[in-house]
Amino acid sequence: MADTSPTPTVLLPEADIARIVADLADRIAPVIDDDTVATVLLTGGLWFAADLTRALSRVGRNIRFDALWLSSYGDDKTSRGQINVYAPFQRPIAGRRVLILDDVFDTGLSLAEAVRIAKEGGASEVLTCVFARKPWPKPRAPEPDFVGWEAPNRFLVGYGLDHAGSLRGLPDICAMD
Ligand SMILES: O=P(O)(O)OC[C@H]1O[C@H](OP(=O)(O)OP(=O)(O)O)[C@H](O)[C@@H]1O
Ligand SMILES: Nc1nc2[nH]cnc2c(=O)[nH]1
Repeated sequence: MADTSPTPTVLLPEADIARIVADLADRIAPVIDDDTVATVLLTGGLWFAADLTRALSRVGRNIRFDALWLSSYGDDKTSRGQINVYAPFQRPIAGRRVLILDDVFDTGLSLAEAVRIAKEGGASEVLTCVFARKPWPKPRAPEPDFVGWEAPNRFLVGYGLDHAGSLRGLPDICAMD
């Protein structure tokens, strides 16, 4: 079948991504400890979470790790407005600080649902960090505590961000619209 998809245009090369991740680790390390539970939002947050946890280790923070599997876009380019929860935390988080990690913040619904689940699980504090934040006409609640990159209002692929399940492994962040 012929591929009629547009060609990805590089917006943020991998070297810039690496610098941004290292800067995030420097900012986050002082406000967490090694008992903090880094929590990746699967699937897209996987690449960023792998990089950030290793960047934190380089600055002396070796934190716990867990995952929440959420999805609201499926193969679409716009949010369905409802979050499906495919997998919960693996370990109890009661009384622990949780640091939620995701690739992109757009409508804010996915992060809000993750925060709700972490609080419901009894987390003592919930911090949030996204690699990229999309512009939005009005404030979304809650805004992330840490943001790596202010992205343009375009459909992003690469570094975990998919186009109907493909292109997550692109090392750069690209626009595909
Ligand atoms: O702020 P929002 O509008 O909620 O969008 C952000 C979410 O969208 C993507 O997830 P998606 O639902 O596409 O699942 P995926 O992680 O499997 O790509 C992305 O990984 C974020 O989790
Ligand atoms: N792949 C992808 N997923 C998203 N989820 C929310 N915004 C985006 C985006 O720009 N690209």
